[in-house]
This record gives sequence, C-alpha cells and structure tokens, in this order.
Amino acid sequence: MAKEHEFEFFGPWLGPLGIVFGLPFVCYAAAVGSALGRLPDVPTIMGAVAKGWRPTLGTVAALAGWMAVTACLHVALPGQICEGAVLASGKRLTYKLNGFRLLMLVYPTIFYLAFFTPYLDLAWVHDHWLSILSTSILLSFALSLALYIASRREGTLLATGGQTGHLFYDFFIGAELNPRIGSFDLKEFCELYPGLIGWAIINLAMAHKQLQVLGRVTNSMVLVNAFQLLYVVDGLWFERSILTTMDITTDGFGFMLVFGDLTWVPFIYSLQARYLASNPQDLSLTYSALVMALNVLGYAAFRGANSQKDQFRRDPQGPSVRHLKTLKTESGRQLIVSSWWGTARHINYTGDWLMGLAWCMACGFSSIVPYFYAVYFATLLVHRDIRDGQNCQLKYGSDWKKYCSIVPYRFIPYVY
Ligand SMILES: NC(=O)C1=CN([C@@H]2O[C@H](COP(=O)(O)OP(=O)(O)OC[C@H]3O[C@@H](n4cnc5c(N)ncnc54)[C@H](OP(=O)(O)O)[C@@H]3O)[C@@H](O)[C@H]2O)C=CC1
Ligand SMILES: CC(C)=CCC[C@@H](C)[C@H]1CC=C2C3=C(CC[C@@]21C)[C@@]1(C)CC[C@H](O)C(C)(C)[C@@H]1CC3
Repeated sequence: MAKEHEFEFFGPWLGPLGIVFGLPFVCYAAAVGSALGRLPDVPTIMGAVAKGWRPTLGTVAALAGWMAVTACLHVALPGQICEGAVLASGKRLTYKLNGFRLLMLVYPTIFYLAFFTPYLDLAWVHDHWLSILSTSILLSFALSLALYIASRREGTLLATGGQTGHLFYDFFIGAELNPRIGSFDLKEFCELYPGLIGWAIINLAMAHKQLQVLGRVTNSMVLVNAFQLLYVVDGLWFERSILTTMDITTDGFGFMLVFGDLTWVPFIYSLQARYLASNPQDLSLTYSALVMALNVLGYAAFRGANSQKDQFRRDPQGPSVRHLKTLKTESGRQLIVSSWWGTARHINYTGDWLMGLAWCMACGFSSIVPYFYAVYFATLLVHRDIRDGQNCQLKYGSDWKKYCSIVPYRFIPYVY
C-alpha cells in the first residue's frame, strides 16, 4: 500500500502537485519576464498569457513535425550500439546512439536556411512563443498520461520509486523504467534529442529575431549561442555516459522527466537568448573575456570530472586513470579519492553551475530575469546531490561514510 513507500518531493501530493501545476506557470512567467526584461507580476503574466497562449494549427504542426523529424532521423541514421547498465532482471538493454550525428545534420541545415536564404523564418518561433509553449506543455501531459497507462501492462519493469500504488505520485515520478516501442527507447530519446537539440535551435531563432529587429546580432547573443551550443554538443558527443546516470538507470519515465526533457529544457534553458532578443546587450571586450574564462573554467571541471569517472568506471587500469588514489569498497567497486573527485564529491555539478552562471552573466546586470537559471540550477543540483548521496549510501553502506570523511565537501572545497 501507498503508506509503506517512501515519497520524494515532500510526499505524494505537495511537491508533485507544485511541480505538475507550478512549473508550467513558471515557464509562462519566464516567457513574459524575458520579453519585458523584468520580473512580471501575476496580473501581467495572466494578461499576456490570456492573449497568446492558445495552441494553433501552426504550432501543433511545428512541434509534431519537430518530434517526428528527430524520431525518424534517430531511427534512420546509423549509430553506435551500446549496452546500458544491468537491470534488476539481470539483463542489459541496448541503445542506438546517434544524437551527435543528428545535431550535425540538423543544426547547420537550419542555420543555413534561416541566415543565408529567405526560405526559413526562424524568428517565427520567437513570435509564437506562448502558443508553442502551451503546445509543448499539453504534449508533455499527454505523453506522461500515455506512459502511465502503458506502464500498467503485464510484465513491465517498474522503477523502484514509481510503484507506490499512489496513482498521481506514480504518474508524476514515473512508473515504467525503460518504456520502449520495439528497440526505440523513449526515455533516452526524449532526454537527448528533441528537447536538447530543440534548445540549440531555439537559441538560433532568438538570434534570428534579433537580426530582424536590430539588423545585427550582438556579441552577448553570439556568446550565449556559442556557450550553450558547446553544452549541447558535449552532451551528444558523450551520449554514451548518459546510460549510467540515475535518470536512465533508476528513475521511471513520468511527468517529471517528460516535462523536464520536452518543455523545461527547451523553454527555460533558452531564457538568456530569449531575454537578449528583446533586451539586446553589447558587452565590452574585457567583460566578454571574463565571461568566457568563467565558462572555460566551468567546462574544465564539468568535463574533466565526468570523463575521469567515465574512463575509470570503464577501465580502472586505463593509462589516464590508473594513477588515481581510490577507496576499495565491500561491493567490489572503487571510489576515486584524488584528482577531480578528491576535491569535492560533486565537483562536476560545480563546473556545470559555473557554466550556467557564465550564460547568465553574458546578459549583463540590467535585469535579474536571466539569473533565474542560476538559482533554479543550484536548487536542482543540491537536491540531486542529496538523492545521489542517499543512493550511494544504500550501494556502499559504511564505505560511503568513509568516503565522505576522506572527501568531506560536496561542491566547493573548504566551503560546502
Ligand atoms: N543541465 C542539467 O540540467 C543537468 C545536468 N546534469 C549533469 O549531468 C552530469 C551527470 O550527473 P549525475 O548522473 O547526476 O551524477 P554524477 O555524474 O555525479 O554520478 C553520480 C554517480 O557517480 C559515481 N560516483 C560518485 N562518486 C564517485 C567517485 N568518487 N568515484 C567513482 N565514482 C563515483 C556513483 O555511482 P557508481 O559508484 O555506481 O558508479 C554515483 O552514484 C553532471 O555533470 C551534472 O552536472 C545533471 C542533471 C541536470
Ligand atoms: C524542473 C524539472 C521538471 C526537472 C526535471 C529535471 C530535468 C530538467 C533534468 C534531469 C536531468 C537532466 C539532464 C540533462 C538535461 C536536464 C535534465 C533532463 C542533460 C541531458 C543536459 C546535457 C548534459 O550534458 C547531460 C547529458 C549530462 C544532462 C543529463 C541530465
């Protein structure tokens, strides 16, 4: 029964209800605030949304078309075939990974058509933002519902946290672990293809809008596009490493991830570019260099730590990782206690957040709106660090305590 299970997010109702209904509202607020360049009050948000929220045939066709194009390309293009982590059933699923190829095909094509030909008015995305957003929210609800219903089939492998029996909570947190249509893995696809690549395309659309209105693209817009494209390219180039993240190995595919992948990432992570489309900023050379340095620093910690762990988990005797100091655990696995992983237990999160801060800073300091991302992301990472700590405590028992005493800081050495 529901009572015997542990509920994340403050119980079966409070957090889940807040997320299911609160986050779509935050998306609308961010849409209005980024256009105005200030924090909007509720009547202003409601007024703007009332005027422009309705999905149209055009926005439904655009979004459905985008999902269909990415899905077809994922199926049609060749890709690396990789095995995922071992499941509770003892089996491993195979995944086809071709996100980087897909990006390399789609992004330059759209860039060329929008900026060098009259055939693609990409700024349309900017002008129909609220309507596209509503379409995406509705799609997220519909897909989550379909996934929940499908998870009730006989013999589906359910996520540990998504089988409480509490209907709303399971719908929210995700019941089925790896929903698939044949060999097409819906969770891996949604996490890396339409939303993540869509984010990079949306950024281009915002630059296109700026070009239409201003007659040029500002250096801040170029920086935001370049930084975030690097982030997307990195995610797709290292697509394989997603197969060992808790999203794929542990969490079910429900509203939280569906909405996160298909709506939150493209519509919130593009906040800076959308802000700059309506509030252009010209940055000095020195300031631009500072922001670039912060992005490089963040990227070094993010990529350095993630790759180090990845290589170590694949082959602890590999030439680039065999020198690392480790703690041997009773489970037979080792934990790295030197180099990146000796500085703080989640130095990769710190690097990720620093990059996010650089994206916000590229928008200058005239408005707090673009900084919403840094605040949101800090909250997500703190929560994720706690969840991962709990998982590791279960996996490694007293060895995890030992590890925490050797590497006492979570994010920033000597601070936190
Ligand atoms: N942009 C965004 O919105 C988001 C980005 N991310 C990014 O995704 C990346 C992956 O994040 P995530 O999967 O959450 O977490 P991590 O990459 O930090 O993986 C955590 C796992 O790594 C292993 N591990 C932890 N410490 C050590 C150690 N010292 N030595 C060896 N292995 C260790 C443990 O698993 P085991 O021991 O079983 O291998 C642990 O469960 C991060 O860089 C994060 O910033 C994440 C969420 C959202
Ligand atoms: C507020 C809300 C609904 C949160 C849901 C969380 C999701 C937005 C994030 C959970 C884990 C994510 C990851 C990425 C994007 C955001 C979500 C989906 C990621 C794909 C971004 C690119 C990175 O390189 C990554 C591949 C490491 C990363 C994986 C986790």
